[in-house]
This record gives sequence, C-alpha cells and structure tokens, in this order.
Amino acid sequence: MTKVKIVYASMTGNDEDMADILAEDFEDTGFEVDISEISQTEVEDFAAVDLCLVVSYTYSDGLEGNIPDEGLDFYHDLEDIDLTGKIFGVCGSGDTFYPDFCVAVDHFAQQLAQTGAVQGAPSLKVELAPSQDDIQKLDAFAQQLIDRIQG
Ligand SMILES: Cc1cc2nc3c(=O)[nH]c(=O)nc-3n(C[C@H](O)[C@H](O)[C@H](O)COP(=O)(O)O)c2cc1C
Repeated sequence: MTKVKIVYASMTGNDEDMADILAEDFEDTGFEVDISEISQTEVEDFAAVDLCLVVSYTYSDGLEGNIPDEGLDFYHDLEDIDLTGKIFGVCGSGDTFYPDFCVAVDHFAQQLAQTGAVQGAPSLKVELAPSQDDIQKLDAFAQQLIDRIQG
C-alpha cells in the first residue's frame, strides 16, 4: 500500500485544516496516511513512506527564511537525509499583507529537493483559511501527487 506522511506547522489552524483535507483525499484513494505536527516529527519518518508532504505557514519575525520557529529543527534535519526515490509536495497558508507571502513553502520545497526526492506537484499557496476555491485546488494538488505515484 502507498504510504503518505503529512507534516504540518500551524499556529491558528489554517495549515492543520489543509493537512486534514489532503489526508482525506489520500485516504479516499486507499493510501495509508500518517499526519503529525512538525515539532513532534522526525525527518526519518519520511524515509519510511512513498510520498512526503509539508504543509506550513510563514512567519516573519526575523527567523531564517520565515520558517515557523517550531519547524526549524525539522527544516535543518532535512539537510542530512537521503530521500532518493520519494515524491514530495509542499503547500501552505500565508497572508498577502506580508511582502514575503508564503516563502516558507518555497524554502521547504528547496530543502526537500536537495534530499534527492522529486517534486510531484507545483507548490500550492493559500491565502489565510482555505476557501471553497482553495479546497478544490488542494484536491487537485493531491490528485496530481496521486497520479505521479500511480503513473
Ligand atoms: C506575526 C506574524 C507574521 C506573519 N508573517 C507572514 C509572512 O511573512 N508571510 C506570509 O505569507 N504570512 C505571514 N503571516 C500570516 C500567517 O502565515 C497566516 O496567518 C497563516 O494563515 C497562518 O497559518 P495557521 O493558521 O496554520 O497558523 C504572519 C502572521 C503573523 C501573526
């Protein structure tokens, strides 16, 4: 069975909601899904699955790359793991009020790309809480990843 690991960082629930939407999409396809909050997750969990997903908000408080504080260890640990043969995807919520809209999504995608994993769908950025339109985009994002794994 195809295994999926979804790691999320969420302060006010938007990214957790997005992670839950994706988890349901993968479960509906018959994939085995494990979902966990980023500070409670080790990068080694990605080594045990086929599809690796990061869902993260962006936080501009001067921290490196506007990565959420609680996600920095996970972010750096990705430097030391080989995920060759895996597919990855990244999405996240942000606020266009900030000049660095959703940049944490791009940073996680870059970090995952250097593990040897292959990006299975373009990164998806959502404005604040996912709207109906965003939910359709999340479903399409999941479907692209499913097609990539099954293709
Ligand atoms: C202090 C602060 C700084 C933020 N900085 C950014 C930023 O640089 N870029 C961005 O896109 N969003 C920024 N945001 C917006 C959050 O990423 C956005 O509210 C997001 O939906 C939070 O996701 P969550 O509900 O999963 O915690 C910031 C929010 C706060 C409160």
